Amino acid sequence: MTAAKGLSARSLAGTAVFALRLIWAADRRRFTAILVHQLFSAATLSLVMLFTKELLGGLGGDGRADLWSNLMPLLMAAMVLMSINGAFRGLAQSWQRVLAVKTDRHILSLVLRSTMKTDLLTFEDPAFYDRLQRAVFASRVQPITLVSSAVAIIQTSFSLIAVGATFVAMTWILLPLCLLAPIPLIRAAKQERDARYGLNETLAENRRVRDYLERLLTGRDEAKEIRAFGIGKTLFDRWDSCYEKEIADTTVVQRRHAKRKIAARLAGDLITVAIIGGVWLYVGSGGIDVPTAIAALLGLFLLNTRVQSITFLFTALGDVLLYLADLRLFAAARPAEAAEIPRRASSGSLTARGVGFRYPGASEPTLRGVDIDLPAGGIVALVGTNGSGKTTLAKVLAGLYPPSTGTVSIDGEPVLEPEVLRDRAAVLFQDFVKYRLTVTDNIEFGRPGAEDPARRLAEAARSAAVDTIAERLDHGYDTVLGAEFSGGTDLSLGQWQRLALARAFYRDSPFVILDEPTASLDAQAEAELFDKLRDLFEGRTVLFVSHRMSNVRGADRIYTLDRGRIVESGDHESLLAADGIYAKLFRLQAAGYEERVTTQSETV
Ligand SMILES: Nc1ncnc2c1ncn2[C@@H]1O[C@H](COP(=O)(O)OP(=O)(O)OP(=O)(O)O)[C@@H](O)[C@H]1O
Repeated sequence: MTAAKGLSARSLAGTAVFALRLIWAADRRRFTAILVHQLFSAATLSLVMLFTKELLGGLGGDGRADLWSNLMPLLMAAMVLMSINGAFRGLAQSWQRVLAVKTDRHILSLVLRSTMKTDLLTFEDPAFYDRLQRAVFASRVQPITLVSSAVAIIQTSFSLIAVGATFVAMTWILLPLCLLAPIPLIRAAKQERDARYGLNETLAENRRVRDYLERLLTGRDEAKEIRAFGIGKTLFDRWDSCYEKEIADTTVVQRRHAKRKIAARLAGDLITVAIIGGVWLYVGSGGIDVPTAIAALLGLFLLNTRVQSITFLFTALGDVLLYLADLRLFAAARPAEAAEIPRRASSGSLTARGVGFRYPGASEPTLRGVDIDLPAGGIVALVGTNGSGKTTLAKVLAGLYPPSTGTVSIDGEPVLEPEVLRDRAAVLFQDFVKYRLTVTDNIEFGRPGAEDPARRLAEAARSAAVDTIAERLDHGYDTVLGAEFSGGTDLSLGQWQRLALARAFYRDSPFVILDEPTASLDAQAEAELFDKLRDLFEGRTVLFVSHRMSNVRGADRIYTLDRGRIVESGDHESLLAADGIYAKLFRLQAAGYEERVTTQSETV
């Protein structure tokens, strides 16, 4: 769902209120101070008009005493207000800047909080990325414009009211005429706002590709492969053509708009000339006196310059409001904060019955009618060819994806809240995250806020053999693992994998799901881990995914997944005897090893 191009006046108004609330929530004190300052400015404007009228009236009349007695208090009041106004202007600018930063933080935290609450499945939806991108854009670029435009618009509104009230006090008949002049410019600004939003919508995908290419070209991890394959220029050319498209589309929209703006400007000026003519005639017919007419025209001039100066801000604010409408949708679409996780006895068995799963937008389900039993304290292996659905099933069992059909149960009790599964499971992903933070952070992220973190950290590090890695680092567990940060360093892929494993140990949960936990480990480390798996995870229920059949043979039970279905299960011996997919995969790998060993011994 997107904020429609032609956002209705009602929802635009709702978003404007939302915007003001955001600023208000960011910093009430400064916002109020800025409002008071704008009130002063508007009052000063009003007094200048009254002063002009009185001055002219006094000069034209015959009583100088009247001039003094009427003019002086007004002059003094105007001077006092102008002085206060001047003194506060500098302050108001600094308030405005601080307010912009605070609004920035407030809006971005809204986006981040909403994103944090978003379930993993939603991340598979491209429409979500579009929404997220627009919401992030709203939060990144817009707050400063939001604050300055809102302030300018409030200022103009106050001026309008002040000048309007002064008009009414002098001669009400000129008021509608005065309101007519800025209409063409405001209309043109609205058209530009819609055109720009439309343009941003069309270019969203193009920008995402461009951003991705920028990340590739500047990323540290990608730098080696880009150089090794020499694809820098290819990627750069693609990035450049994305920009070419953006420039071409922007030029078309801006050209069209420039013509509209010139026409609107001429129309506005024509109306102003007509108003001057009207006032002239009105004075001629004796409707108003000359001082009132001059003061009114001065007011018209003051108002016009303000309105003209804010039409560009109005366009910008229009943009902001449209993006904020996206932010509003994005923030509103998130589910409420997860409820307290009901505590139950730990450990136990984990079972899946008739579990099916389909990715959003996919034509075929990835999992179909999966039945799987992880007995309490047992070690279960999941095997299958690439793309058979192993990782997907692991994510369903870990409570990261809700099954489309079927149920997952703990100790025979169906789990209705995925948070329960997430809380009970420690998952080591195939593509685990390398946190470019300290060694301690990388391990303690396994369970933030856990009790006795020092003991847990030491045990987890020992179990995953990270202690020997940390000892060799300059700052031990406090070493930052990011060569791009000062004092930082990097680890080998296998060392990173051990660190991710330590994170799983640190979590200390009843269910452990390991997706290819040794893919980057050397043969010795891998053998050690699988030899000790039972001891290391004693009392835990373990599911591990592996392509290395030699690791799998020791599992209590092995399941073979094929195109989303469990096609066989049993222990190593029974599966070999069944002579199915498992037996075929096992013999293929075993033959590969025997052949290599034979060739090597012949060579020797
Ligand atoms: N986000 C996604 N959207 C649509 N389809 C997906 C998505 N992620 C995975 N798939 C599809 O689901 C199927 C199973 O993927 P999965 O990663 O679970 O396989 P796997 O058995 O773990 O494979 P591998 O052994 O290569 O790790 C694949 O056909 C894949 O294309």
